[in-house]
Amino acid sequence: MGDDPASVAYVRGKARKAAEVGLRSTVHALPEATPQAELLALIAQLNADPAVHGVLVQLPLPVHLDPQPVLDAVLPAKDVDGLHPVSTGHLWAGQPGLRPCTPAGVMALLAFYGLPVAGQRAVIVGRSALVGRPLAALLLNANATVTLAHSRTPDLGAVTREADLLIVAAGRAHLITPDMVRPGATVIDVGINRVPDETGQGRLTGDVHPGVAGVAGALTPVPGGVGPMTVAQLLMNTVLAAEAQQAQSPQPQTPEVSGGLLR
Ligand SMILES: NC(=O)C1=CN([C@@H]2O[C@H](COP(=O)(O)OP(=O)(O)OC[C@H]3O[C@@H](n4cnc5c(N)ncnc54)[C@H](OP(=O)(O)O)[C@@H]3O)[C@@H](O)[C@H]2O)C=CC1
Ligand SMILES: Nc1nc(=O)c2c([nH]1)NC[C@@H]1CN(c3ccc(C(=O)N[C@@H](CCC(=O)O)C(=O)O)cc3)C=[N+]21
Repeated sequence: MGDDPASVAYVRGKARKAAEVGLRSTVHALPEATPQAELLALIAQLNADPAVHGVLVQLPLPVHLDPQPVLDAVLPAKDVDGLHPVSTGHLWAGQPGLRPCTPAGVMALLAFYGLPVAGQRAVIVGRSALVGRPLAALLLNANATVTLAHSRTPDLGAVTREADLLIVAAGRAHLITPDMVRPGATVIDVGINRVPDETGQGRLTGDVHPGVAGVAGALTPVPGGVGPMTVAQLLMNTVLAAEAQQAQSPQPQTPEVSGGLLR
């Protein structure tokens, strides 16, 4: 529902990639004014459909809808977004389960490039249920020392300069400037912001100022960084959920630490 630019980018990317790998996907585009009961009825119908192995409710929802009961309505076995409280509980307890796609994608990216996590000082800017919080749990499970910063953090730069591993998910274009980054640090830019450009269409840019490339040891681009990893992890979660449903095993066996994609 709605036309949030990051959400639109996600819907486009995953429909394309699902088709590419041979997963069937259906977009249910609901009018802005759809009542909550109607949305819940659709989720119940998808929960009950044996041909559907994964259900993802795009966020943000329009303001008249309360997101928590909607996310809670998704059958935990089909929770490929990893946002159901059952999935959250598994994550924080360090148990196998479906992991939120963006945090899991960040972990897979770090593993792929051989960037260390255990023993590193990780600072996350942003504490949303979608990115910051679950990423804190994954990094903690992987033995990083984790700090969560947010809009009420005084002197953000003093906190981010402590980081060996800096992950930014604030939704503020170019919030992180070169002076806020320790030389050689690994910087992961999760932000997807649409900013005005010459074409009038607007272009996508991250939460990290381009000048940080001159300071960081490694920096992910936007677009072409965490976004595609999120899509890849969603496909991975869908396969894991389908396998678990077909085996009628109670629990998808997600590999930990690597984030899932590499094993
Ligand atoms: N690449 C990808 O795959 C994905 C990208 N995104 C993008 O990542 C960004 C974050 O998304 P999401 O977590 O959903 O966003 P939310 O708006 O839900 O959360 C933003 C977080 O950043 C904090 N924040 C905002 N401004 C500042 C600031 N000036 N200084 C410090 N902290 C700040 C907020 O603090 P507080 O809690 O105090 O309000 C909040 O915790 C967005 O750009 C989004 O589009 C999101 C999901 C996936
Ligand atoms: N329930 C829910 N789960 C989410 O995980 C979720 C969500 N709602 N709402 C929106 C945000 C944002 N998000 C993106 C994922 C991938 C790209 C992506 O693939 N971006 C590409 C393509 C950009 C382009 O279109 O040019 C890139 O960055 O290179 C973008 C954004 C997931 N989110």
